[in-house]
Amino acid sequence: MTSTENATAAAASDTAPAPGADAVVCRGLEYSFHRGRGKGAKAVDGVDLTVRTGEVFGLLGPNGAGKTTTIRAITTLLPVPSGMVRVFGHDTARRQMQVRRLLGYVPQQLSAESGLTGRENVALFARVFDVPHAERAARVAQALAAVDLTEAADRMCGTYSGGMVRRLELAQALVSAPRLLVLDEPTIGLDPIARTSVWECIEAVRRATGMTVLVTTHYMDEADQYCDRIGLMDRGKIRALGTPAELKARVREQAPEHPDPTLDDVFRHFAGRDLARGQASEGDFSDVRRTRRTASRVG
Ligand SMILES: Nc1ncnc2c1ncn2[C@@H]1O[C@H](COP(=O)(O)OP(=O)(O)OP(=O)(O)O)[C@@H](O)[C@H]1O
Repeated sequence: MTSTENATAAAASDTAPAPGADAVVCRGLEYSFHRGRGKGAKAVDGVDLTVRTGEVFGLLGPNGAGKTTTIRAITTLLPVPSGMVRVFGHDTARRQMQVRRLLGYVPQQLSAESGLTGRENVALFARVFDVPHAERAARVAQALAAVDLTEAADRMCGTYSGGMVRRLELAQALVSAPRLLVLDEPTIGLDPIARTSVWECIEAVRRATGMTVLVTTHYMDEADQYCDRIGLMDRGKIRALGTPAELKARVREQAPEHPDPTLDDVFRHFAGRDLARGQASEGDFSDVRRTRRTASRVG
């Protein structure tokens, strides 16, 4: 092997998932936002969870539950002051760059630029994520095709509907061929048809690539239909974890007054309160921007 081949092989093994490793492991994860001089309340309070390789895992909970803070720690965007997070066996505190190379992340905040075309937006991400120059055009076209935006690829993104913007953001995250796709409320504010089209894209990509998906949502029906396993989160803690069927079975056992529980009943049972539902409308680019403005405080 030449020294260049050695270096390339070393870099590849450096970012390769450890054999048999789970996609994400969090143990005792805590995070507090400082308020004034003192420490604020814990946004994340001792979270233990495992996302298995190849599954769609949903972190489900109401606004303020701590979902975004948890995934920002997993994606290395927040430090882990207490506890441990591993992504494919790599400790996020010590191997930040290796972890980042394995991830695609779609934040709640708008990440598409309205003054660029869809193709230009995805090409920008391909450059940022160091997709080799010779492969870039093909990989951008592939990512756009995966989210059904080939025809609209050369239109300004500012003319896209809300659902198309979300699918474009998926393409931006997919262009680097990540092993773990992390999506923060990917369907918030969309109508049911647009929500379904976003989920169909996620499903199709997962089937084609075997990639692991970690998604936050507060839509029970989506979690029930599309997630293999769910972590119910409330007030910084995971209140219950399992497949939708397992969680419902536990409620049936523990609360016989619910012989046929929905996930809403499951949440109420484990968290002791209702999960508020979000607003739904298809909207346009500026609606998406407005909907996600609440999340900008996290940035
Ligand atoms: N930058 C910040 N500064 C101070 N407090 C914050 C900040 N970001 C989040 N928080 C607080 O941390 C807690 C958890 O917020 P987080 O955004 O993780 O919840 P969430 O479940 O993702 O809800 P949402 O869907 O509304 O973002 C909330 O009480 C929130 O107000």
